[in-house]
Order: sequence, then C-alpha cells, then structure tokens
Amino acid sequence: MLLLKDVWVVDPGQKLSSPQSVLVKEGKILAMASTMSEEEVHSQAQEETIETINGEGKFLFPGLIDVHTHLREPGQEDKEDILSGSRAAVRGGFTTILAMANTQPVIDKRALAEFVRLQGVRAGYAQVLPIGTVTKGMQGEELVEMADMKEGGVAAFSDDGKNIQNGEVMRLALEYAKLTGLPIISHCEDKYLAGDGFMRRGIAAGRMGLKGIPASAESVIVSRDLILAEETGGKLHLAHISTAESVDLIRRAKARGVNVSAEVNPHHLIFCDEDIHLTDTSLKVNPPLSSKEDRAALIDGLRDGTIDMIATDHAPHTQAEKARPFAEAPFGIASLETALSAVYQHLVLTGKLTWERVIEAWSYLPAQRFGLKGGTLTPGSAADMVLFDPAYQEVIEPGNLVSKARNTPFLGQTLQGFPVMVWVGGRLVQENRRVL
Ligand SMILES: NC(=O)N[C@@H](CC(=O)O)C(=O)O
Ligand SMILES: [Zn+2]
Repeated sequence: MLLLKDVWVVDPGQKLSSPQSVLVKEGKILAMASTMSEEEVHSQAQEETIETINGEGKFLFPGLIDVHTHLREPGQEDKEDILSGSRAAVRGGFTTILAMANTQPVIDKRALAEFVRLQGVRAGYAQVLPIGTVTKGMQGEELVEMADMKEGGVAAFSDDGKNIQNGEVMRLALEYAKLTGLPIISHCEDKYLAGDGFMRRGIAAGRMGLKGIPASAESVIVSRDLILAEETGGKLHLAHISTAESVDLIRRAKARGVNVSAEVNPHHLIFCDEDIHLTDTSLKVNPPLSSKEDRAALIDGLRDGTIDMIATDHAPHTQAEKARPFAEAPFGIASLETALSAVYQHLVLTGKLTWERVIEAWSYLPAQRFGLKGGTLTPGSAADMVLFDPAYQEVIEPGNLVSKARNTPFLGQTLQGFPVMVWVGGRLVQENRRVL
C-alpha cells in the first residue's frame, strides 16, 4: 500500500486541483482526501505495511495519454522500437500511447495490430495501443477490415503520414468507422497544394530561399473532412492542427455540432517558422511550423476548447538522416521525453495555459474521446500516475535519453519541470528520471 502525502493533485476529471493525500492499493486508487488522519490511513491499510511518499511541492496527475506517437516497429527499429519508445514514454510522463500505423509494413491487418499490442505488453512500460490504417497498404484506395482490426485491439484508424486524397474514400471511412465506434484520425494535407515544400510558405521561407507549403494545404482538407463528418455523422479526429484558418473552421463546425475533435503538437505551440535555420533540421516537421499569428490562434483554440487535446507526434529519425541537407532530411521531431516539460516551461510558467487545462488536454480528454480507461485518478481507477517536480531541472543530452532518437530541438538546453516518479497500474516504472 502506498500513501502519497500532501501532494497537489491535478485531476480535471474530478474537477480537482488542490493538496490531497492519496492511497494506492493493488494497482488502483483506493482513496483521496484533503486531510487524512493517521487513524483513517491505518484503518484503510488494515494489516498492510504502508510506504509513504512526501509529495509536498510536487504535482500528482493521471498519466498522460498520447494519441499520436510514431514507434517505427515493425520495420524501422533503428529509429525506434516499441521497447525504446514505451520507455521514452514513461520517462516523459505518458502511461498510454497510441502507435501510428505508418510502419513497415503498415498496420493494415488484425495480426499486425495484435503484434504491436503484444510487443507493448512484453515491453511492460506504457500501455501501447495500435492505430490501424484506414486503407490497405496506406494506398488511399480500399478500406481495411475495420471490425476485424478492432478485434485486434486498434484504438483508431489513420493513414497518418499521408492524407487520403480521394474524398469518396474518406467519406466511406467515416461512414464505416461508425460501426466500430472508433475515430478516423486525419492527417490534413492536400499533396498537390503542399507540393515539395519544406516549411510553411511565408516571409521566413522566402528569406531562406526554401520552397514553402501554403497554409491552405492543411485547411482545404480540414474543411473537406469537417463537411464529410457532418454529412456522415462519423467520428473525426484531426491530427496536428497548425494554422489559424483550421482553428476557425473547427470552431465553426463544433458550433454546428459536428462530431470532431482536434489535437495540437507542443512544437506548434512553442516554435514558429522564424525559429528555423537551414543548418538545423531538428525543426523540420510536417505540418511545418507556422507563423506567430498562427501560433497565437492555436493557443487560443486550445484555451477555449476548439482544439481538444495535445499530442506529441513523436517522430523519431536517425541522426544520419537528420544530418542531411535541410531539403533532404525527413520531417519529424522526437518529443516523448521533452514534450511535457517544454509545455510546462514555455506555456504554463509563462501564463499562456493553465496546468489544469494541459492535464485535461493530454490525459482526461484523450481518454474520453478515444474511449480509453484512465485519464483520471477517481478512486477505483488504475493507478496510472505521474509525480511531477516543478523545480527539477535537466539538461537534454543524448546520454540521458532512452529513446533511440536524438532529433529534438531541445538538445543541449536546460528544461525545468519533470516527472520524477511514474506508475503504470500501480507499478513504479520511472524514479528520479531513471526508467526502471
Ligand atoms: N510529423 C512528421 O513530420 N512526420 C511523421 C508523419 C506525420 O505525423 O505526418 C513521421 O512519421 O515521421
Ligand atoms: Zn501526420
């Protein structure tokens, strides 16, 4: 039995943000109270021994749930595998991650989904839930066997990495996915408008002489998918929203009652196109970093709930690939181990977002929208928990990272505020920044 004493609990699912004492027994939250006398604790514990952790000055919140993580297994294990990725997850405060389907081969069959799920179980860190592709071979043409894939454990369907260009295929996907109750996650990018650009079209791209991707490449497809979700009633989730125009479209669709949710990635909230340098590919990502005005609209959208959740889009790549010239390096930022601290430091400490909203957006709402267990510390729920020390500082160095990837813009920088203990189902998996 575990007692976390005098810890500041942030649990939006219970509308709670206050000092509490929390009792954990047999992998579950047993009780929580603002004051707990010795007698009460002992009566709950009965004969058991009690391990007490003093939580003063720290936060406790439900483990984060990341709905957009690329783990690269099967097929590209030199970038990341399910073991290294799920270790990186718990180091960063994530207890459940949804693994994107753009592996090699892509996850378009039940057996493949089961493989990903089982590799997650074998690893024994964060819970790994597979995402299946929407179309066979991720070719954008023929739908996968959705009901069968659900039996195999997929939590959603997505051709992420690619957009489904054919509107009729997207309409059918939204229609058929209703039978499973699972969302279709859309990577909104019109490939013809995006062309072969490397960063957001605008003044910064012009100054560097880099070919730009217009904001419309995203918003045209956001618009199409919102219309199709409205027509079909299908459950739509929009990945990595990055422009003011998209936020506006989603806001208006939600006002009409469209069945849509949206996510934003930490890098789009923290950086903008002006931060990109030709000699540093760590900020080369898709969708590209947008303008300062877009960034402000994304933060506003997250504050008012137009954008429901935060997701990392952890996209690990090898150093050799990222060392190529800007135009040739792959798109993607590895972020599981830095994302929460970066958001805490750059958005919470600066007063742009409340800590409560961040936890709601990264734990409670992902659980609600994707129909997952977790996302709250309500008594009876699994003890997937994060103890977060707001004063803990760490230099982001290759030697500290447990992910195989090093493609983070924070390399060499000091971040403040880190998970210092993480439990999955009551089992301690990270302590003092070391994965156990
Ligand atoms: N975001 C990225 O820049 N890259 C992702 C693909 C994706 O999420 O679209 C990847 O798989 O590397
Ligand atoms: Zn994507």
